Amino acid sequence: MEPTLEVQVVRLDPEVPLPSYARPGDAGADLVTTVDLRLAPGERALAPTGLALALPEGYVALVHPRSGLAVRHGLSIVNTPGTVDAGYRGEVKVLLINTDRAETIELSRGDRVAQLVIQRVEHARFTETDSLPESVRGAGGYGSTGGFAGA
Ligand SMILES: O=c1ccn([C@H]2C[C@H](O)[C@@H](COP(=O)(O)OP(=O)(O)OP(=O)(O)O)O2)c(=O)[nH]1
Ligand SMILES: [Mg+2]
Repeated sequence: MEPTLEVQVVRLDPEVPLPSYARPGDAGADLVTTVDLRLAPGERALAPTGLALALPEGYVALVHPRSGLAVRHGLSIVNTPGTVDAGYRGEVKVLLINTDRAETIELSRGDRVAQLVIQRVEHARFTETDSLPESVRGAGGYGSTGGFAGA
């Protein structure tokens, strides 16, 4: 897939590669940690990525976990997906958490720990009203449609 958006990146750590898509058509560009990390079960840590971005207005970068590390080691992200605002110029960081009950996770500088998904966003004009238009769902939620096969 040809890139359709230019995003300026500053490498705060000159050894860190620019974010890159591992395969054509991938939604997420991988991010690395610039520090070694040791996460005990249940422990969290803010991993620096060595990158700062200037997203164009009207876009957001979402910091998603990588499923391989999640399934193999239980590595996740506390605030998944993390939100990188278009106006943010600081270092992008990843709030990692070890969800495994027993095993410590060891990560090395340069390991790919998350992926950045860039999306367009709308800014809503929130207009107050006394009543909302009817819908089929109405106020039903939280399992209101039943289990599988609609049971
Ligand atoms: O996973 C993340 C989440 C956030 N950020 C940075 C970019 C984002 O623009 C800023 C603020 O994030 P957020 O709005 O989620 O945090 P907040 O707790 O609402 O802080 P603030 O009051 O600064 O908005 O922190 C990251 O680098 N990684
Ligand atoms: Mg905020």
